[in-house]
Amino acid sequence: MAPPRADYSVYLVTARSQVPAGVDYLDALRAALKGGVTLVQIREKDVETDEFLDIARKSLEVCDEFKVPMLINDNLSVALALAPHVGLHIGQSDLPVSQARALLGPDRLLGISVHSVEQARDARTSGADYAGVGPIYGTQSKAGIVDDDVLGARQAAQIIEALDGLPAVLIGGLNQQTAARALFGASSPTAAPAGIAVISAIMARKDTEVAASELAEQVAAFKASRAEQSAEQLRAAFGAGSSTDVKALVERSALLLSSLRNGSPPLIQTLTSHVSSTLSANVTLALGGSPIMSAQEAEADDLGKVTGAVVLNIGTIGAESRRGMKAVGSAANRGRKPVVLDPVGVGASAFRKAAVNEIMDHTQITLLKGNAAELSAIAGLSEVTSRGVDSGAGSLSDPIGLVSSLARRERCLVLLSGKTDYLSDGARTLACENGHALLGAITGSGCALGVAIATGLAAANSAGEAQKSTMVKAQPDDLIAGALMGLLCMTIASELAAARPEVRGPGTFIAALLDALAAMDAETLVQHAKVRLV
Ligand SMILES: Nc1ncnc2c1ncn2[C@@H]1O[C@H](COP(=O)(O)OP(=O)(O)OP(=O)(O)O)[C@@H](O)[C@H]1O
Ligand SMILES: Cc1ncsc1CCO
Repeated sequence: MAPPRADYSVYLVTARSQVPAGVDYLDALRAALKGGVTLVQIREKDVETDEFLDIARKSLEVCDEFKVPMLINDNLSVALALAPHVGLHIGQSDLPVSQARALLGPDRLLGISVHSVEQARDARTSGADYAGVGPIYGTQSKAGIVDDDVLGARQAAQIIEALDGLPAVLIGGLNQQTAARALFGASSPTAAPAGIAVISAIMARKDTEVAASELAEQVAAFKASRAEQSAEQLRAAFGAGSSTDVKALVERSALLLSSLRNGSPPLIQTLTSHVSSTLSANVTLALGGSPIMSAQEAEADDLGKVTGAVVLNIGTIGAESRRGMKAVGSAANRGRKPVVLDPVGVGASAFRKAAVNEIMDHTQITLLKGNAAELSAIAGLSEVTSRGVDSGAGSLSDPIGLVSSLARRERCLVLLSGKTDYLSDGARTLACENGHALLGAITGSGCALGVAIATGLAAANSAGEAQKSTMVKAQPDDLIAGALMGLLCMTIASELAAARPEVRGPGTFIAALLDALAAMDAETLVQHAKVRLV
């Protein structure tokens, strides 16, 4: 394992073309270094060697003032022409790292771009000091389809593990909005990125120093939280709490219902299908939350400051709501608010699959909820296939294995809905037998369940202190109890509603369901809950 030879925290790649009009490039570089940039790479694509050398020399004077290492992109002769402490960064199609190392000697910093696990395995013994891993995120094309070569934070985690200790810098689409999720998502219990590389997030801003310091703060917070976690805690599945006392968890969920009813209603921001929007908003209200159904990217940051939890439901997702989901999810992560993902019909089309992948790469999900077909599709199983947005009678041979492995893989709670609902945090799995078949006879009951769960998670989160290892405030036992609260309210209310004499079918059932939800209290919840540890 190569020792780190530099501080890779905030790695600036320069681009003179991005500096705003009226701002001098060298002034911008100086401000960026003042703000906390720890490493600088000079990238000049379409210039003659003389000009490259000239700009590199001037940049080096500024970097030397701050004692921050500088590297040259791609051009060995420029690097060699400069002082012996100037390094080189090369891509996969440039000269081999071993040759570059031989020509540069042992002392100059040398980096390589890596885009796959295979390249990562080669890089670790190549003589490079670090690897640039990316592109983590890309730019969306007009059709709303993500670039094919974008890795995403979760795939980057596998590459970083394969680097086996060689420092990794994340690069591609990183900025003040995306950095926190990228760092967390690209980490695993045994490996984490050493920093982030940015271009426009610093170079294109007029307040260069502020831009750099915002990023430096985010990286420092990430590193501090990892340093504070014991190896044991990092190995433990996300959210793995201590309690396996089901009775206590159910009682905890009943308490959360009472606190929800007695406190000020949390704002539940739901991005959902036009099919289930009204039912979901009414379910939120009946439980004691305050619904807002907005998928607008433009108001994501403002709403993110006041929401209690968010729901990302892809039921009728389009280009606009897809952008909205990225922005809302990212704002929720930054504010440590719970995020429920409802990947409606994800197995039905490549478009839905890509949208879900994109959401999960941009947002750390708190709870992933789906029926058998949806969760099978996400897990990559072909056991239950999907022909639409409703589950039908999908049966899985190993539902417990599915939810617990998905929970560990995605570091979130997972709820598999159906006749029996399974809720897992990767370490514990609960089975819930409550619910009535009439729920399956109305459209959007699964969507409304997601919203009920988000309301429960909001109640749990408002009681919590910031957790270091995760992207919500609630403690693990509270989080699972919050999810259980939403699930039990919905399923028990469906039983009580179906038993009403006036209920004769799906239509009358919807009205009675809302009434039963509004009347639900802690005592009823505890009395009717049919939950066991499996
Ligand atoms: N046969 C059943 N018996 C009891 N409860 C059921 C039954 N079918 C569904 N449910 C309940 O209905 C709720 C929604 O789950 P379901 O799996 O039907 O969602 P879905 O397929 O995503 O629905 P939709 O697409 O209509 O929103 C769950 O809480 C589940 O417990
Ligand atoms: C019917 C339907 N179509 C897209 S979303 C939805 C609601 C069930 O999820």
